[in-house]
Amino acid sequence: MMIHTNNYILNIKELWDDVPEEYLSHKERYENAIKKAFIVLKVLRQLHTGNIQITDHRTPTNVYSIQDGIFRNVNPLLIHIGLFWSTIAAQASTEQQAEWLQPDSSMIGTYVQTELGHGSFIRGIETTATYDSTTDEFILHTPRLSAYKWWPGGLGNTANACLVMAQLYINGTCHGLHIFLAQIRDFDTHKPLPGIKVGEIGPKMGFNTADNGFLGFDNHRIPRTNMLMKNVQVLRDGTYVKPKHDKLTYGSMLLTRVTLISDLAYQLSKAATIAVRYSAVRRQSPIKSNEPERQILDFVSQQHKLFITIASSHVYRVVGLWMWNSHKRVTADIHEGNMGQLPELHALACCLKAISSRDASALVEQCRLACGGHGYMMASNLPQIYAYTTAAVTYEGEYTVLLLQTARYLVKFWRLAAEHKPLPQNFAYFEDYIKKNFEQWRNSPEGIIEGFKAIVAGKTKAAYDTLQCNLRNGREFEEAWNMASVQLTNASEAYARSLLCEVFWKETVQLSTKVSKSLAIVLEQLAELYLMYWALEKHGDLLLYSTISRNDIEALQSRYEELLALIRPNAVGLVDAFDIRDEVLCSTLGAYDGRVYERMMEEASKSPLNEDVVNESFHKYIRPVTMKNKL
Ligand SMILES: CCCCCCCCCCCCCCCCCCCCCCCCCC(=O)SCCNC(=O)CCNC(=O)[C@H](O)C(C)(C)COP(=O)(O)OP(=O)(O)OC[C@H]1O[C@@H](n2cnc3c(N)ncnc32)[C@H](O)[C@@H]1OP(=O)(O)O
Ligand SMILES: Cc1cc2nc3c(=O)[nH]c(=O)nc-3n(C[C@H](O)[C@H](O)[C@H](O)COP(=O)(O)OP(=O)(O)OC[C@H]3O[C@@H](n4cnc5c(N)ncnc54)[C@H](O)[C@@H]3O)c2cc1C
Repeated sequence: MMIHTNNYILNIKELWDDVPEEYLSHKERYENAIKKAFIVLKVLRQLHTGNIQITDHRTPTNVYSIQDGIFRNVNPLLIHIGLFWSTIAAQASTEQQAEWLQPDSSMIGTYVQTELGHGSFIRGIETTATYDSTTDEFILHTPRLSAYKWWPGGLGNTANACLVMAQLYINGTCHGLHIFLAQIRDFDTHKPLPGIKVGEIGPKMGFNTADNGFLGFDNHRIPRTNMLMKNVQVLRDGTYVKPKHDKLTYGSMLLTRVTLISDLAYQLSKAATIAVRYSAVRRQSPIKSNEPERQILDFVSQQHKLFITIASSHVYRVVGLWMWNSHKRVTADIHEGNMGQLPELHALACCLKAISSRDASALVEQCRLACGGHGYMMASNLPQIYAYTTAAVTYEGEYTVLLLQTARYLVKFWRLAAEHKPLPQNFAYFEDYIKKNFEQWRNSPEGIIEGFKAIVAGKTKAAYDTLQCNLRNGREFEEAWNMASVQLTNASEAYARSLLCEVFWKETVQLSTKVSKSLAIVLEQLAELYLMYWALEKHGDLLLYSTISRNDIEALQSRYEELLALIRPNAVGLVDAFDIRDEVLCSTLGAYDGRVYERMMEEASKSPLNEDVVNESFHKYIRPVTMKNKL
């Protein structure tokens, strides 16, 4: 069957709510979401098997973005589709993949790593998988309360199988963390298997339809062949065959960190669409007293809040794709046995995931604030986008923890520079900084990129010097590192910003040669705006570490304000170009037709509190008090 993705999915009536989700109970929300999840899964399976084919130019990404509107919250199968299958595809042997990756598989899975007691420090995970050579099985066990798995999406009620991260023991020797496939519920009755304690963890700030769960194992046995064995093996006699790199087991986290950058770009484009369209409709006070009230988008301070959100969405889209291509390249190398590029990819993914999630949540919140009181309404959809986005600062590697991973990488190169050893080309600027080969400041995108590199060098140097000073004062390395950790994270943050600026500018300049002249001008304005915005935000750092002067900063400020004025006429066009349908945007403030007040009133009329003219609570609680007072 040939389908048009949008029309096909939008016409499935059961996918769209009559009652807004906010009015449902926790349980009803889940049940509503799971009903929809399986309708969507069926469509995805049909796409996969070729039973249906997309006739429009879009890809599965389109299905992904449409589902954002269908669920408003989160698809309970997000981890099943996004992490469970991809981990099997990346970490299971060819034979295991042939057995498990069947399109009609009964398995609904999740990725089970975090425990009550440990999330960031995964070496501290306490769940054990002990090999029993007499039966050729692993015994999965939860030794204590802190070892209970806690958080995995879809684990609470939906999943009947999972990939478990556990400490592998063979003949009393611990070989560290490995991934195991375990069935946890009966495929037919869905009852937990003997030795499995599983449930849902309760309401959260967002992700409330994701049925995040807990899980404990009581000496639960699985076949030896259920350990994911592409990179590492346990043989029948208990022989342990080591992986080529001991962090290959962490590959799913790396991949998800990379894909998240694009997801966050998409969340930013939704928030920008809502806030910019609303700002074009909303009028509040004249600018000159004798004029009519102006669109709030005409206030330059409003443009300052919003245009950076549009630009950042483009940044993360471009950088997300750039990282995706790097990931593909490095994975191909790893298949050939070459691990050389893995540390760099990990370092980039860590700081870019950290900064993209932090930027995205701050900018979504900025968009909400830019919509005044109406942005606070759930019907604006901005609170839900914020709750979804801010979770990404924590999951898949907490912000600070990831920045500290990148800092290890920076410090290594600084050490080489300090010892005058050869550096890779992309860190040659460390040497320039040490030799005080400072370029004369240029108030241009290229100049700003150089300036940001000087900040990275200056901050890495400061952190490194502190580290060395702590060591000289007799501290052990780990303690010295902890004492320098604020400066180390600052250096990583600066590194991420310099990468974002450089990649975005270079890719935009390249893209500009391939599109119409008028489009190229707008794209370059957006890229320049991004660089100017951050140069002004970080002008203190630029003063400290580059050759910028006060006059240069004033000139940057003027150019920035000029760019706001240049972008203003295209602002609505730019968010329309994100091409997000009303059904996906789910916002009274951001719909394409601009009927903001009408939609707000229509949504308010859905409130159950408007069902009765006089709510029964009046008779029960209010009247007895107010009437008594009157007497
Ligand atoms: C969907 C529909 C689709 C439709 C289809 C269409 C699709 C189309 C899609 C299109 C749109 C896109 C949509 C996408 C949607 C996605 C949405 C997803 C939502 C997700 C929802 C939520 C998911 C949430 C899931 C989770 O949250 S799951 C849990 C995550 N948990 C963490 O992330 C723990 C963090 N902690 C650590 O990662 C470790 O703990 C620790 C800190 C590294 C220390 O690790 P440790 O072992 O202690 O290491 P150290 O000893 O410190 O050594 C450190 C040494 O190792 C090295 N190294 C550490 N790592 C690694 C590594 N990887 N690789 C290489 N090396 C590494 C390091 O360079 C250092 O090297 P050195 O400097 O020594 O040379
Ligand atoms: C919505 C959501 C969905 C999730 N889904 C899943 C899932 O599907 N599967 C799964 O396995 N897990 C999942 N998680 C868990 C998630 O991966 C962890 O919460 C995350 O990795 C952070 O770990 P933590 O909660 O233990 O935080 P902690 O590590 O306890 O962090 C608390 C604080 O301590 C600081 N800190 C910790 N270690 C250090 C350090 N070494 N140096 C400096 N500071 C440090 C952190 O910066 C932070 O400020 C999910 C979490 C959320 C919120």
